[in-house]
Amino acid sequence: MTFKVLISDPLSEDGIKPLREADNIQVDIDTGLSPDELTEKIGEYDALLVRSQTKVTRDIISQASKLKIIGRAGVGVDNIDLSAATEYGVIVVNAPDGNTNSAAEHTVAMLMSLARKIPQAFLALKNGKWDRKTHVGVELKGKTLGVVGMGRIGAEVAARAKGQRMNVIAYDPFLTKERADKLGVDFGSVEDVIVASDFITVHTPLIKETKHLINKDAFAKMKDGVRIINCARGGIIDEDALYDAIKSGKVAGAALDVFEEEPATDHRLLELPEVIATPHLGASTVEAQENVAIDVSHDVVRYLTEDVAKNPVNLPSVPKELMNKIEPYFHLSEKLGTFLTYLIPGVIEEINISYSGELTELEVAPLTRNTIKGLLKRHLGDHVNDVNASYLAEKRGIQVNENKSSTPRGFTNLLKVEVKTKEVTRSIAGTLLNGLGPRIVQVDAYSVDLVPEGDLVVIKHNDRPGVIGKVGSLLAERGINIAAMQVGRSDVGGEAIMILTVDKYLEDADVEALNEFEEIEKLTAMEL
Ligand SMILES: NC(=O)C1=CN([C@@H]2O[C@H](COP(=O)(O)OP(=O)(O)OC[C@H]3O[C@@H](n4cnc5c(N)ncnc54)[C@H](O)[C@@H]3O)[C@@H](O)[C@H]2O)C=CC1
Ligand SMILES: O=C(O)C(=O)COP(=O)(O)O
Repeated sequence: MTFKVLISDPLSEDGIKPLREADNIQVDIDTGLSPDELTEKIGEYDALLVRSQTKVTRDIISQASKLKIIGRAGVGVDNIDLSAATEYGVIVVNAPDGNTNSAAEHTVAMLMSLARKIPQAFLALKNGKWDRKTHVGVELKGKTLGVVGMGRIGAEVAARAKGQRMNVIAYDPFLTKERADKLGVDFGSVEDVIVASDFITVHTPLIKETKHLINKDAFAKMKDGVRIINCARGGIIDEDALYDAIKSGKVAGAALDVFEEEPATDHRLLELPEVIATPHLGASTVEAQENVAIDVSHDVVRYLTEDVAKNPVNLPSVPKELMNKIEPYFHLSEKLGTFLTYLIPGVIEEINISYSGELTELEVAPLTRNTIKGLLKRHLGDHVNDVNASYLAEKRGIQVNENKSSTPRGFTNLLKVEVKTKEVTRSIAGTLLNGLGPRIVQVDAYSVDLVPEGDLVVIKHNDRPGVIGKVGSLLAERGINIAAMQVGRSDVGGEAIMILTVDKYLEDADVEALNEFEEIEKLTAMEL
């Protein structure tokens, strides 16, 4: 099978080597597509690779019937509709580390250019003006830099600012005193940072909480003559409020690499002499572009061929060490879910998944997602996957509970799944037998020993002599071979269960014929 990958923004050719070198991947590069053109084209592709230009909207994702993965060769994913991607089961991966250094260096370049008015002076000189009066700057030494967002880039900028003998004060909801001390910076609330700083630089993602984080009220609290730098995302700073604050003289200057609407060629902020700007160049270095393209290409290859990704954005990442430990349980967890779908009539209201034994020591969320996938896939179709399984369950109002409990005797690990509908509660449990693989060991109250594979027939019947023989003979008459059989009963002569592994899926006529036996209460044919 060949996977088709579309690259719709300019990516480093050296960086996409992992894609070019993969045997089963065809790479198409088509940059500058209009939204309509991309919508029309996307249906053919298994993967889409973008930077910040391509807006991957819900409309585009909804037309992407084959799409499995969107790779963002960079950090910010605000150009991708993550909810839509999750809903449609499309994983989004980014390259969080590859451009940190370049973005930090660009921020420092902007900070220094802003302080010394280098772009303005250069422009004047280009226009033949040797003007040494207008372009008097300020020193950085001894000034305070406020950093809002001390993640990867914020921390790198802070370290470089200290090299310029600046004092640094930072705010980040995850910045602890210990970390601040280690980085040699002061820390406080956003307000503390805003009030204390001569220069303010923002390094947060653009999310609901950070939209217009630096607004009219914030500018009012700042020092007179403050200078602002935004090399993160347009929209973190309210551009209208910034314009007014520059016009009023409150803000002495601003250095902007990003804008609320890009490209921003015709922006009123660009008319102000106090504003210097670059066209979103923070990550535009040879090194950063190669790094991010390599990282994201590797993840696309990995996901398309092995179903694992290192940097997922809309799915918690599973460390390799944990993956190695839980991987053997994947087959079991999905099959337990699928098995139960055959046993329950009606609408699932609650799923209880309990883990015992060795499993209690592991992070089991990936197995829970996989079990839910098994429970939903038979009815909702193949688009159900690990990315959207929990979302789809939640959307259907299904309550999912996960717990860890002590292991029943005889098992070193046990995974039990109980499903409740308005009418019934059914349960099933499975284990991983050392060297023998997955086994279903319990169906409701009955103990069994069953390989969760192939065509099965589950028969609830009354425990009377001859039933097993009658079923066996009827199937033999119809040319259906029984490969394995399990029987269990509550008590002698009471309710009993028979599970057959057969070589061929039972047709409706076979099921009807078996149902003629009065001892049979319920018969379910299933395909695992
Ligand atoms: N101009 C450019 O070309 C580039 C821009 N960027 C942008 O830079 C930004 C930061 O990137 P990284 O440092 O790699 O991300 P990161 O995830 O390492 O850091 C972001 C930090 O912001 C913090 N944060 C979240 N909400 C906050 C709030 N309300 N107030 C204060 N802090 C908050 C987070 O806790 C986190 O520590 C992103 O928006 C990214 O898109 C990144 C690379 C290049
Ligand atoms: O990585 C990021 O968040 C960036 O903003 C870089 O954007 P770009 O890939 O250069 O369009």
